[in-house]
Parts: sequence; structure tokens; C-alpha cells
Amino acid sequence: MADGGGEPDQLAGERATAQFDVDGMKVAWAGSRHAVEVADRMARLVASDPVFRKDTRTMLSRKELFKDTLKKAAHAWKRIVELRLTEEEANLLRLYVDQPGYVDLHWGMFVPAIKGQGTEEQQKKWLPMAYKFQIIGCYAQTELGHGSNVQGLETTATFDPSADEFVMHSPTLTSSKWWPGGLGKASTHAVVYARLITEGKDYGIHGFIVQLRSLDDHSPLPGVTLGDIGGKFGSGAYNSMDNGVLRFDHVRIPRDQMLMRLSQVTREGKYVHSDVPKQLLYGTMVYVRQTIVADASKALSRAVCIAVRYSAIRKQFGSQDGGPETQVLNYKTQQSRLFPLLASAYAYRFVGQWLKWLYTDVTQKLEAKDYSTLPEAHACTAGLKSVTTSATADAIEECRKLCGGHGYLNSSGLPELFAVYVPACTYEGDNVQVARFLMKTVAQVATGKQPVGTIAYMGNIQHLMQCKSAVNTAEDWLNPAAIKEVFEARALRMAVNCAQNISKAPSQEEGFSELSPDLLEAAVAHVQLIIVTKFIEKLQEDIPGPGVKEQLQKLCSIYALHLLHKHLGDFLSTGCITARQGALANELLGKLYAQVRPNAVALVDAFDYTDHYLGSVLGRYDGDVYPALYEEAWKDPLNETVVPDGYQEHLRPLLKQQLKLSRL
Ligand SMILES: CCCCCCCCCC/C=C\CCCC(=O)SCCNC(=O)CCNC(=O)[C@H](O)C(C)(C)COP(=O)(O)OP(=O)(O)OC[C@H]1O[C@@H](n2cnc3c(N)ncnc32)[C@H](O)[C@@H]1OP(=O)(O)O
Ligand SMILES: Cc1cc2nc3c(=O)[nH]c(=O)nc-3n(C[C@H](O)[C@H](O)[C@H](O)COP(=O)(O)OP(=O)(O)OC[C@H]3O[C@@H](n4cnc5c(N)ncnc54)[C@H](O)[C@@H]3O)c2cc1C
Repeated sequence: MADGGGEPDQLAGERATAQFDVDGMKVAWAGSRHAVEVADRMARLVASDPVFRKDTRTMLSRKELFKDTLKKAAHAWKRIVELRLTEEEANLLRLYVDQPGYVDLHWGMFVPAIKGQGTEEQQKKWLPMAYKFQIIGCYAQTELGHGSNVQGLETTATFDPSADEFVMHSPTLTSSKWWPGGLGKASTHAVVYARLITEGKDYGIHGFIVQLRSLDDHSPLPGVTLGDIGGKFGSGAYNSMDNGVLRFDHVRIPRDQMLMRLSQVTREGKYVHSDVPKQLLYGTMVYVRQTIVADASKALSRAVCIAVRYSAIRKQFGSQDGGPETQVLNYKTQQSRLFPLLASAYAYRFVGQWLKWLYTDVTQKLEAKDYSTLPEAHACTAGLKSVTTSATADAIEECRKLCGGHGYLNSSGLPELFAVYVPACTYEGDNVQVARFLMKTVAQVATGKQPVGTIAYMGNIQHLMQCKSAVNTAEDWLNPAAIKEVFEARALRMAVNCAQNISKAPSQEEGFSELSPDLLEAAVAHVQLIIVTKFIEKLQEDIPGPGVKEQLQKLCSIYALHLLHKHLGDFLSTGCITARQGALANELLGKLYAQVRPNAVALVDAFDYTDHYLGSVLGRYDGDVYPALYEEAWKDPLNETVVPDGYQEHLRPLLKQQLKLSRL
């Protein structure tokens, strides 16, 4: 293409300047060569299948979109069965289909809830049916009146010993189940959370497997009212999901459909609690939060890939006398906004990999009845979920802005990505659970107990409460130990500060409530420390491939130092660094951006996304952006006719009337 930028081989030129082995980076990103190979194969399988096309998705009506989702889910299942895909392959295939739908909740919450809270017999009965899709399940916890406050749920499950059954009932409007994905139209079954009442006593929230729809004709069973809760934010986007409403009118289920791993109700109606901690009731949330953290890096890396490639193609200003204009990626402002997001994508990827390991480790310990690491797993998953989803939602919007006007077009892929992603900040809570965990740890450290895992640094309280950073030149900030020390000191000092102020309050609860904004900030500081630490630890591994580790080291420094810059107030007010050291960090950031610049396109290529998965004309691998934008515009339904519908009724009379007026 002629001047105005957008030469298709522009990206080839960018790729040629890379100073590292992109294949090696793909391995570091995916976790192993095997993971790269499987992801690549599944992505291509999806991209080459016409049923999985998604380029007209934002133009579909709600009903068409939902039907399209049913079609894609069924086709995906057919391919999984025909090709005998492994669980790993099947999960990736579903990921690349890239359309939220009931299957996410079936595999992501219904199955894990039965696995985590069901007895062996219950698992034997229900899981084979779920694995074969003979039943479709969802996770029905949230109600119209209560979401965060799970103990406030109102649905009741009252045991009737005469029939050996539970009676499921929705006593109030606010007790209607409201939001569960897949509930509205697709699910045949649900794990329903309800107040267990037996022998006249309320034992609080427990899980129950409840059939909702007929397995013959899909109609709701007697006493069950079901529907979709209505259109959601953005065109297309999360509207492919049938988030639903559910009400029970004295619906009976057999006693053995209460999930009984944690506690049981006997034939006579006695409530028995086993030795399993009651917090395991929340275990499915721990599982899904861990997957949400992994998803954050996927959503963020997609947005960043689009913005980096397009910024390399897009040219504005800089030419005085007919010479070439400047690629917007060369502007320092563009780099200082975009490269921290690129670094964050890598940071979230690595912390997500670590969190998956932590979850597996905790699960194995739970099997062996060792519950000691559960509180840490809960705090890490809740905290990382909250921090990574908010930052990712902000980052997608930032990428949209970085793409200028074209970023606002649906064909850029960014509006839909944002609309699909943003509820991740809301679902699974934005709670203060990490802060509670931190306050407990501070109290334990005061009694001499040595903390372990992600809070081990708090044991180093003597040093961290009074240390001062030794950084003297900008390059000193390249030392991971220097970074780790100030992040640890900031997190610990903020937590100790909160604990001291809480202790001055009339009661612990009042103090907690009064200081909750500060507690949230302390929690964020702790979670950011975890992300920085896991990135640093990743760099201590053997990372093969010329130049790969060097690039990751730069990204790690950018990730940490941009946080330091953003939260400079925390670092200064806790006395961890001086204003001069803060300025030196900023100076180094500028140098690092310049070093990343020639590698930027190759660093997003390493995500290994197909054009189908990216779903963006701006982020195309070949960089041929302008013809694609032009072509996409003509596909809009408004362009099906040259003269628009409505011309005769609304435009023509108006124009004629103007004519008459002008003749007056
Ligand atoms: C297989 C591949 C497919 C994968 C695809 C998956 C993708 C799926 C994406 C799907 C998309 C959307 C899904 C969305 C689903 C939902 O939204 S489900 C509903 C989620 N609801 C929430 O998140 C509610 C949030 N509320 C909370 O978390 C509350 O804070 C909480 C319920 C924890 C409050 O509980 P309480 O009992 O009232 O409060 P506390 O007194 O604070 O806690 C008591 C103790 O329990 C500990 N705790 C709390 N939570 C947990 C946990 N999850 N695990 C372990 N322990 C927990 C807490 O620390 C307290 O401990 P203590 O007594 O202090 O020692
Ligand atoms: C797209 C989507 C999908 C969902 N899927 C499911 C599903 O499959 N199954 C399911 O059961 N649920 C699902 N949910 C529900 C979701 O889990 C809840 O929306 C979420 O837990 C928040 O609860 P809430 O909506 O009641 O918000 P609220 O609890 O009413 O929160 C409103 C505001 O109050 C604040 N707040 C609440 N409590 C406190 C507190 N103690 N201290 C300080 N601030 C507080 C919150 O932070 C928030 O800012 C879904 C929600 C969405 C948006």
C-alpha cells in the first residue's frame, strides 16, 4: 500500500529486529514445548473450521447469538469425541472457540463442585453423566438479594424425614437464584446453594444437586421457574451466555442429592459434620478463581498483541518534506503506556502457572487430610483474582485508546474483548479476604510464629520494618534483590500500619470496617509482591533459547518498576525509598522501553495467537490492516443497501419539507 503507512511487510521488518529466539519465548510463555505444540494444533483446528467463525458475531441478535453458541458448543463436543481429544486438548479447543457459554460453567464449576464436595458414591453417580454430557450443570449460588454475602442466601432446603427428601424452596423474591451462567436456558441440573434446615434448626449454606429440566423435552420440572435475566453490557460479548433466574416452589429432591463430603443429614434427620473444614464449601470458588487468573493473562495478551502490532503499522506525523511518517510505536508516550501492559501479560502468565501449581499442591494435601495450606490458597486465589482482573480490564481499555479511533470499531476486536472481560472483575467477588489473612499473619508474627509460603517475608519483620533501599544509580534497580526488598518492605509496613490502627479501635470488627480502604491497599501491595516475586523466581529457572531470558529480565524490571512508579506514594510514605530513588527507577524505565522497542512485535508473536483467536483486523499477523478495515466496513448490515431502510418514511419527507421551507 502507498503512503499513509500500513505496508504489509512492516511487521516483517519489525520481526527482523528481534534480539531473541521467538520459538524459545513461545516455550517460556506456554510452559513447555509440548504445551506450545498442543495449543498450536488446537488453535489451528478451530481457526480452520467454518462452524467456529466469529467475524459477524457482534451483528447477531441475542437469540441468534445464543443459538450460535449452542451450535458451537455441540460442534466442539462432536470434534472432541470424534478426534478422541485428551482433557488438555479439549480445554484448549474450547478456549480457542472463544465464545462464553454454558459449557464454561458445566466444566468450570458444576463438575468441580461435585468433585470437591460430593462423596465418592455421589461422584460415581453424577460425574460419568456430566462427563458424557448426558446432563448439563451450572453453579447456582448467587441470589437477587445476595452475592458477596454467601451466608445471607435465603433459598431453603428443608429435610422431610417422612419422605427422606429435601424440599427446595424460594421463600422471597430476593431468594430467586440470579446470575448463574448456563441456568437460563441450557442446564438440566444445578448445584444449588441453600440453607439446610433439619429438625427445625438452620445449619447454614450447603450444596445440593437439583434437576431443573426434563431430560426428555427440556421443559422445567414441576415447581421450577426458570428464565434468562436479560441482555448484558456490550453487543455480542457475554450475551452468548444464558445467565439465569431460578425459583423453587417446594420442589422435592432425594436426601442423597445433598453434597455430603463436608457434612451429612442422616435418614432420621440428624445433622453430622465431618472432620473436613467447613471452608471447603467455598472450594469451587478457589478452583475457578485460579482459572480466572490464568484467563487474565490470555485476555491481556490478546489486547496487547493487537495494540503492539497496530502501533507498529500506524504512522502519524514526523514527516516535513514527504519523508516517511513516524510509527506510533516509536512515540515514548505510546511505549510508556503499552510496554508495562506487555510486561504485565507475561507477569500474569507466570503467576498463573505458579497458582495452578499451588492449587494442585493444596488439592493433593487435602486428599491426605492436610488442610494447613488452605487459608494461603484461598488468600492467594482471591487476591490475585481481584488484582489481575481489575488491571486487565483497565489494560484492555487502555489498548483500545492506544489504537486511536480504529480501536473503537468492533472489527478491532477490542470493544468485544472488553465487554466480555469486564464482568470478571465482579464475578467471584472483589473481596477483602486477603486483608483478613494478612492481619492474622501479622498477629501471629507478633507471637513469634514463623510464616511460610507467600507470607514468609513477614517473618523478616526486624529488617523489613527499618531497612532503606541501597539503590544509588538507575542501573541498581536491575538487581532483583533490590526490587524484592522494597516491595516486601512496602507490603509489610502497610499491613503492620493497618494492624496497629485496628488495635486502637474499640473493637477488632469496628477497626476492620473503619480501615477497610487502607486494608485493601495493603492487600494490593501484598498481591503485587507475589506477582513480582513469582516473575523473579521464574527467571531463576533454566530458560533455553538465545536472548529469551534477557528479554524476560527486562520485562520483569518493567513490570516491577512501573508499579513502583504508579504507587510511588506508598513507597515514599512507608519510607522504603527516597524521592531520588523513585526518580532513578523512572529513569531506568525509559531506558528499558527503548530496549524493548525493537523486540516488541516479536514479544507479542510469542503468544502464538491465530488471527481467528485474536479476532482483530488491527492485530492481523500480516499487518495488512487498511484493506482489511475497508473490507470489514462493507460487511455491515447498514451497507447492504445504498439507500438506507427508513429513507422513504423518515428522511425523504424531512428533506422535502426543507425544500418547501427554503422556497418560502
Ligand atoms: C476445566 C476448564 C474450564 C475452565 C473454565 C472456567 C471458566 C469459568 C468462568 C466462568 C465465569 C464466571 C463464573 C462466575 C461464577 C460465580 O460468580 S459463582 C459465585 C461467586 N461468589 C462469590 O465469589 C462470593 C464472594 N464472597 C465471598 O467470597 C465471601 O467473602 C465469603 C463467601 C468468603 C464470605 O464467607 P463468610 O463465611 O461469610 O465469611 P468469613 O467469615 O469472611 O469467612 C469464614 C472463613 O472462611 C475462610 N474462607 C472464605 N472463603 C474461603 C475459600 N474460598 N476457601 C477457603 N477458606 C475460605 C475465611 O478466610 C474465614 O477463615 P477464618 O475463619 O478467618 O480462618
Ligand atoms: C457475568 C456474571 C456471571 C456470573 N456467574 C455466576 C454463576 O455462574 N453463579 C453464581 O452463583 N453467581 C454468578 N455471578 C454472580 C457473582 O458471583 C456476583 O455478582 C458477585 O459475587 C458479586 O455479588 P453481587 O452482585 O451481589 O454484588 P454485591 O455483593 O451487592 O456488591 C456490590 C458492591 O458492594 C461491595 N461490597 C459487598 N460486600 C462488601 C463488604 N463486606 N465490604 C466492602 N464492600 C462490599 C462490592 O465490592 C461491590 O462494590 C455472576 C455475575 C456476573 C456479573
